[in-house]
Amino acid sequence: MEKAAVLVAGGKGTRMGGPIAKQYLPIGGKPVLMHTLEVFFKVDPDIHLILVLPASDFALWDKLVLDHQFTIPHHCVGGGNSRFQSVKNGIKAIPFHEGLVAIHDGVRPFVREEVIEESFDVAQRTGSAIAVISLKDSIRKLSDDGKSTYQERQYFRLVQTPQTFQLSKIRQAFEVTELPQFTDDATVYEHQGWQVSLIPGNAENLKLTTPEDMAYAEFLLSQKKA
Ligand SMILES: Nc1ccn([C@@H]2O[C@H](COP(=O)(O)OP(=O)(O)OP(=O)(O)O)[C@@H](O)[C@H]2O)c(=O)n1
Ligand SMILES: C[C@](O)(CO)[C@H](O)COP(=O)(O)O
Repeated sequence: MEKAAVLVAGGKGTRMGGPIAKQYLPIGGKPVLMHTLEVFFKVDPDIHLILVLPASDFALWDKLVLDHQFTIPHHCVGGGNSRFQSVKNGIKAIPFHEGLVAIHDGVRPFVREEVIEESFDVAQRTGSAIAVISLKDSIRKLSDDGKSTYQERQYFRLVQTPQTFQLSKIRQAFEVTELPQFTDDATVYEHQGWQVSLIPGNAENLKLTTPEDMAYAEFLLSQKKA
């Protein structure tokens, strides 16, 4: 079965701030995206890796690849104005029709290899596999009148990536008009009336979003190497 991974990194990193977008910031001296590409390559050196970047960053990325002597084969594709559009561009660039695709945020470099492997296994059997984790904190639901109510946290999950799919199904799913609820790929898939399969993600697989996440990322990397 052919496998692809679409790593989306077409965003601006507004919440992180700073002059360089978060996907290129170094952790352990190496850009975030290189760590993410390495995990997928370790899982399967034959995987077809698609990296979605703002087209205006291609030259920057080429320079980083040279500077870091980065040799993992990958194909760069221009992103869109939203994550949905970037994923769509990435999926279009996959050079085969039948197979599986893991869609993953480029800014989640701490995804575990076992999570990726399980996502491919489950997606092959069921059509989809969405990495999720349980909540550790209590949660409350806010209402417009300023009140809040207790919620039973066992009925909720935090959604991560990878979100892995049979390629023919996710290609069909992305042939729709973008809707506000499409914050991830699972929502696009289930818009077709198909149910998604959930798999356990890993707690360290955070989405690097705000400046304090970078210090935590350095810590996670040091733990990984120890
Ligand atoms: N037009 C976009 C927007 C987002 N992404 C990617 O989707 C992932 C999750 O998005 P998020 O963390 O929100 O990234 P940004 O949009 O870059 O961040 P911000 O919202 O703070 O600007 C990131 O890897 C981001 O690069 C993308 O490929 N194309
Ligand atoms: C896809 C995602 O990372 C799953 O948690 C998330 O939905 C992206 O949301 P963002 O607000 O665009 O970061």
